[in-house]
Amino acid sequence: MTQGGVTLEELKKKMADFARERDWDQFHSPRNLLLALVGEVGELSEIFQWKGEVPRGLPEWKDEEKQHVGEELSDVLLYLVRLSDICGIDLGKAALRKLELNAIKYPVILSKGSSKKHTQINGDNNSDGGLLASTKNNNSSCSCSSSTSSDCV
Ligand SMILES: Nc1ccn([C@H]2C[C@H](O)[C@@H](COP(=O)(O)OP(=O)(O)OP(=O)(O)O)O2)c(=O)n1
Repeated sequence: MTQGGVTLEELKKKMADFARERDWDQFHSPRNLLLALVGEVGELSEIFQWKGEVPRGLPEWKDEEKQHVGEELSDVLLYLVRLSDICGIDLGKAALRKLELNAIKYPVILSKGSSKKHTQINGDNNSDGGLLASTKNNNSSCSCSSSTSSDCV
């Protein structure tokens, strides 16, 4: 990847090495990793708990507090990357696809300056005119009308 940057692929490999060296593959099941991920989200939330709204960039926070935020964010990311790997999901690819779906769901012209859920934009349940369902349902062998591929028969 670029100078100073890191790719999801690198993190995936490092997590796989970390687990293999410790003989921890046996513990890194989908369910265990999901629970660990949720636990770390809880630890991250704890830092912000009771502080009320805080400005972007956390300007008034001490260095050690910001470092703590970085550690908990990293735990969340690392477990997410590991969970995706163990589930056989290409996270980068899935996230790029999801961004495309989001853009269809929230067209700029309807969403600019509004935090409304897509089901409330336009006052109907299908602000994209069915485009999202057909994009999600891009399994050519599927002829059902569901918007989730898991419903395909
Ligand atoms: N079975 C495990 C245990 C830990 N880790 C890695 C991934 C996380 O980045 C980090 C989590 O370690 P801890 O469970 O010790 O959690 P914390 O680092 O948050 O420490 P603490 O809970 O003491 O704050 O270590 C892992 O991959 N698999």
